[in-house]
Amino acid sequence: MTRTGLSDTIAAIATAPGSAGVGIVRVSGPGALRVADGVFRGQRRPSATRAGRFLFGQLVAGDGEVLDEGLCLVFRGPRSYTGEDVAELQTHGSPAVLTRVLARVLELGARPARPGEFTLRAYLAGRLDLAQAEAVLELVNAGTDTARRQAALGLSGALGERVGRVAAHVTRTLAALQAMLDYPEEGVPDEDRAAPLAAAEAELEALVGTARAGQVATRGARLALIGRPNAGKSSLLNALLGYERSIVTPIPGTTRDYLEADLSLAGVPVTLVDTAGLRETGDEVEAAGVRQAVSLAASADLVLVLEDGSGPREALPTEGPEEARLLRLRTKADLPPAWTDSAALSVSAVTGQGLPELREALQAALLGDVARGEAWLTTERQADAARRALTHIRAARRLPDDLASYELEEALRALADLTGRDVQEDVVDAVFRNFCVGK
Ligand SMILES: Nc1nc2c(c(=O)[nH]1)N(C=O)[C@@H](CNc1ccc(C(=O)N[C@@H](CCC(=O)O)C(=O)O)cc1)CN2
Ligand SMILES: Nc1nc2c(ncn2[C@@H]2O[C@H](COP(=O)(O)OP(=O)(O)OP(=O)(O)O)[C@@H](O)[C@H]2O)c(=O)[nH]1
Ligand SMILES: [Mg+2]
Repeated sequence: MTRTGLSDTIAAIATAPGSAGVGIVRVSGPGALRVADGVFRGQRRPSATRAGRFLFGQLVAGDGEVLDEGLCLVFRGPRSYTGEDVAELQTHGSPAVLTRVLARVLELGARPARPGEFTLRAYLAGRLDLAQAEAVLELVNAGTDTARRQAALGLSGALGERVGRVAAHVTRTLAALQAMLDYPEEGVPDEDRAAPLAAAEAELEALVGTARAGQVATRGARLALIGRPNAGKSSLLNALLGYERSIVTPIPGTTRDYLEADLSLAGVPVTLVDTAGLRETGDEVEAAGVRQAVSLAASADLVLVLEDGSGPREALPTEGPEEARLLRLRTKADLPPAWTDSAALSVSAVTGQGLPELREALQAALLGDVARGEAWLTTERQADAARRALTHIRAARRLPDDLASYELEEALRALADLTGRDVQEDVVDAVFRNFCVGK
């Protein structure tokens, strides 16, 4: 479906719904400037204007009614976002105006753009690779500065460069292996075979190690707070949020239904989930809440297990999550301690003691120690391709020279998939399905 209709001229409102200072109707394709001629009336016709200029004038309906005054920006392919002729009609940011301007543009022969179709055309014109197109989507959706930074790095091609460095090592090894097959008596010096492959593996391992941080930074993370009744889960949620979101009482079993609240933690969008205290109970409603808590913990990215530090330590009635997803907290650190455990972080929701350390521990657990200034893998598609490449490179390092070539060629193919050159149409479709109309 994506490859069809490329000769069409497409149009959409490119700005967000609602009132704003300015609004844009974007038109792209072979007929874009002719369509603009039909709706825009100024000193010059858009189709008679040099590329890169803007015109001031009026936007007019089919019956001659003036809809608004505005600008028309003229781009001529291939020097445009899509690589095609593009006209941007910039009006006052009124949904009423934009709807009428778009209607007129469609009347003049453009068809409504599908989600992501402008960026798809940029991809098909070779102006962006698939990883860059994914970065465009992430930039549009970035809710935090960390997400924005990673998306901007991706869009700049920094991820492609990182992948290119790995591919260069692999290509160099392949060339050396080929030379060895052609001139077996010469032998392959280590610096042409073992060394580049070791470098490729190390760089790829570092890249694969960014996948979790990349996913967390762009899609956010869910943090479940679990523990026995009265452990202080709701109090800690409120303390982290900075406002009273969840009901706190001295009565065990206060929270029954789970409750979610969003916050930004070190630039990561985080959803905190407060849950019912875990205990055996005859109360049907509470028991349902406990079951819910267990399943919320199972699906969370990270689980904070809270234990009251001021009373006797009791094991949880359920099995906790695996260690990698778990952070242990000793709560009520402002009270005299009844037990200690160096594996648990001491916090007090009342005095705020331990909260800065908790925020740091959360950041470390979510982002790891990946370098902030480098490009990360931000989608599961990218991470999958990188892991496949790594598997092939590791296999190549174990195999004799004559068999290693095959693995290295597979590794190169996986690296090409990562940046998205020559990928299957359904992969491309899957990427662009997530876009909004007008992007
Ligand atoms: N009004 C408006 N703002 C926007 C966009 C847009 O399309 N319209 N963008 C899009 O979403 C982003 C900017 N991205 C763009 C990327 C390339 C070209 C472009 O026309 N490139 C040509 C010409 C370069 C030049 O004149 O120097 C080229 O690269 O050949 C335009 C926008 C963000 N802001
Ligand atoms: N001194 C002190 N008391 C705390 C602290 N955190 C919670 N409490 C008290 O402990 C009691 C229970 O707190 P909650 O936050 O409701 O505990 P919970 O884990 O949400 O309990 P359930 O919803 O019943 O599972 C309340 O009386 C709180 O005021 C703390 O850090 N210090
Ligand atoms: Mg509670």
